[in-house]
Amino acid sequence: MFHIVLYQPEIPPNTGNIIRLAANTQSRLHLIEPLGFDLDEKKVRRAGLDYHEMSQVAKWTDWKAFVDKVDEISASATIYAFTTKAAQYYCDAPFRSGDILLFGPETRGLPMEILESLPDNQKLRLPMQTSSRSLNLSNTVAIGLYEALRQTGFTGLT
Ligand SMILES: C[S@@+](CC[C@H](N)C(=O)[O-])C[C@H]1O[C@@H](n2cnc3c(N)ncnc32)[C@H](O)[C@@H]1O
Repeated sequence: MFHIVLYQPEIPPNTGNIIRLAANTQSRLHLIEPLGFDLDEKKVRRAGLDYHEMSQVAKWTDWKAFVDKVDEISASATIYAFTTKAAQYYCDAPFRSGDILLFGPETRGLPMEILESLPDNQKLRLPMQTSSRSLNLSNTVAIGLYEALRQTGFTGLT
C-alpha cells in the first residue's frame, strides 16, 4: 500500500483520474490544500467516481499539517518527491510498502522549500525529451505508482 500526495492540485480531471487510480490500487490519496477546485465539483465526479473511491481521499490544510502527522500516517515511510528537477530516475528508487509519493501542482511544480528539505535520493524524475517542460500530472502519478507497486509485488488479487 502506498500514499499518493498531491500538493495543491489545480486541474479537476487530473485529480479525478488519480482518485480512481488510488481506489484501484489500494493506495491512499492525500490532497494538500488549497485546491484549485471544489472536490464536489462536477468535473471531478464526471470521471464516474463513486462513494467508495471518494472515501480513500484525505484533505490537509497545508504541507506542514501533513508532515506533522506523517509518522501516524505511515511509520518509517520514505517521502519521494517527483520532480523534473531530480537527477535520479524513478525506477532506481527502492520503494517499500507504505512509502509516500509526492507530486506538485500542474502549473508550478513543487515549491523549492519542499524540494530542498529532501535529500537527492528522495527526488525522482521520469525521463522525457529535454525540450519538454513536463509530463501530465496524472500520467506521472500512474507511472510512478505502478513502478512502486511492481517492485513490491502488487497483483491486485486479494
Ligand atoms: C505538470 S507538472 C508541473 C510542471 C512545472 N512547470 C514544473 O516544472 O515542475 C506537475 C507535476 O507532475 C510531476 N511531473 C511531471 N513531469 C515529471 C517528470 N518528468 N519527472 C518527475 N515528475 C514529473 C511533478 O510532480 C510535477 O510537479
